[in-house]
Amino acid sequence: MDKQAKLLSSRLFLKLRQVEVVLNRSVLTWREADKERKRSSGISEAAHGRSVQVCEIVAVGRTEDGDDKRTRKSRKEAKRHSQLYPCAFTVSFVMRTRQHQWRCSEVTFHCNDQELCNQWVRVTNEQLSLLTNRPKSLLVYINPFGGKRRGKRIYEQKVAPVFRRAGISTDVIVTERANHARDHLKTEASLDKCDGVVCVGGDGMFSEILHGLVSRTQTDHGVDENQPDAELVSCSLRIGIIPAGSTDCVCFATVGANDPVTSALHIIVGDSQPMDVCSVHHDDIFLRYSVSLLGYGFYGDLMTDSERKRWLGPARYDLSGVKTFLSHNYYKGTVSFLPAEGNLGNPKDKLQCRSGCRICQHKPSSKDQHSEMSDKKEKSPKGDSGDWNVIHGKFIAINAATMSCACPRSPKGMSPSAHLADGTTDLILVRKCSRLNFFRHLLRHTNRNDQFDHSFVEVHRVRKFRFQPQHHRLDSLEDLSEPLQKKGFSPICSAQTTCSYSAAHSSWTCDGELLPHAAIQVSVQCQLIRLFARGIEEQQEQQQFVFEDPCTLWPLEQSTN
Ligand SMILES: Nc1ncnc2c1ncn2[C@@H]1O[C@H](COP(=O)(O)OP(=O)(O)OP(=O)(O)O)[C@@H](O)[C@H]1O
Repeated sequence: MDKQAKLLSSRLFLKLRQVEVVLNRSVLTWREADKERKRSSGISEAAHGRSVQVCEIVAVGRTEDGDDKRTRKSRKEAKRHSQLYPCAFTVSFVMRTRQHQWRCSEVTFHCNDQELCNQWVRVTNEQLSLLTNRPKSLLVYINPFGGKRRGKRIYEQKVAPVFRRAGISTDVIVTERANHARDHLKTEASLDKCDGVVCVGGDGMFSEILHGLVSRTQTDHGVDENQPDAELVSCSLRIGIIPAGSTDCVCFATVGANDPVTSALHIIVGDSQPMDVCSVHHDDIFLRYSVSLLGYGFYGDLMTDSERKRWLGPARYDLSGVKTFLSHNYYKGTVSFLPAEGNLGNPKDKLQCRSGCRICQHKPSSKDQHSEMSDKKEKSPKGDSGDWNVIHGKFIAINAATMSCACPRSPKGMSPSAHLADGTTDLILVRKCSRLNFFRHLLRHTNRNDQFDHSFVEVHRVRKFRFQPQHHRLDSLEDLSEPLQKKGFSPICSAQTTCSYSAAHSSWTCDGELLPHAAIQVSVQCQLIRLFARGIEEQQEQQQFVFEDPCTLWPLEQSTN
């Protein structure tokens, strides 16, 4: 770290102890002033100093009498002390606790010079005002019915007070119906007055905000979303997610925790995590956007069944999961995909996407991507099929994971090395196999074993793909040689029985919503949106922070506790 000039340096009091407090452009530090006493008492110096990065300071302000929280035991002493040093200011800052969770911590410094106190508040605030990535005004949508119906309470009790402390103004809308937030964002919301949109709810609510914001951006720029090859315009506003649903996968994958206060703090410090979005079309009709999982076959059937059991609450997913697994259906169709050439990673490389991910930073520019597509089109006389890989087969599941899809239940996720912002999606094809083998594959989503290390599973990192189910067509001779057993009106082919006609098809689940068409085209829109997040931080980053003081090197304990 470069040596930086001190902006301020003073001896102040912290809980009756004199501390030397230093502010430079990037760090605020304090340590006990009486170093000699510490050395002789054998107490490590590191235990008596702290540093906070300026970019992780939430707010600073003068402390009025009684604001300083103390224990009853120390109150008397504190009273005497505050008579001696009546002026005080409080710094609120991010403190990392366990498992990627953040808390807002506070430290109050005392002195007997009002002017000095004001100077500290003024200069620190000046540094904060230089952080232009921080939002000042937010548009907040709360789904009062998401998850355990605690969205409103979570926002009011845990999030609004921290926003207030950070001086963020908010315009709060409690939704009155499904798609209220999406429609409001699409047409009515005055977005030029805000610096970001906050979603309080689960993945379904996030999807509403995503659709509203992306559609609004395309409308404002005259882009037709129905054109599968249209280059979509990235959204300028960031989205913050306050997790308050029964599934909060997007929040978990981008922050590492499902915790409202942590998310609020990521919003306050103005984090920015770009994210890829898949656009899904059927012919020239736009269907939906997806940021996490597009699933056909197993997951499509599971979601279809669970929709019928909504009354069961979150338990419906377990029940439908077991039922779908026992049905053991497979589907015939053709998958075509455009591999992500030039991408630095691959789905099996075990390089997980983390904060500051090297692979996501190396994203192809839209110009490069565009010329890559044009090249391929030129090579192929019939449209762009020449460089596409084409696979015909019988699939138990076809999944496209645009992020790892990690969640507390599946800590590594559907595709552990998928990246948030590299312009690709991981296409996972699970071919027809025995029930036991499929069970083994599913089990690997919950443990450390490689879920792609099965002969019936293949995975490709792709920029685009298409799926065409096999409809009402006479099967190949090979299939006709199998016993002919028509399943009446049942829409599903089972692996136990064999159909002569594969009229059957599954449905696609697109981030938890069912699509009305089985034949789809999917195109990854590189870094179309940005979230108020920074990706999952490496654990060791959180443990210790050694920084270079303007004068000397202090191995200080960071704001981790
Ligand atoms: N006021 C409202 N009334 C009814 N539905 C709403 C309302 N506001 C939003 N929704 C819808 O509720 C759905 C579920 O919301 P959300 O994702 O917040 O909670 P969830 O419990 O995680 O969802 P799921 O039940 O899908 O797991 C969303 O698809 C959203 O469109």
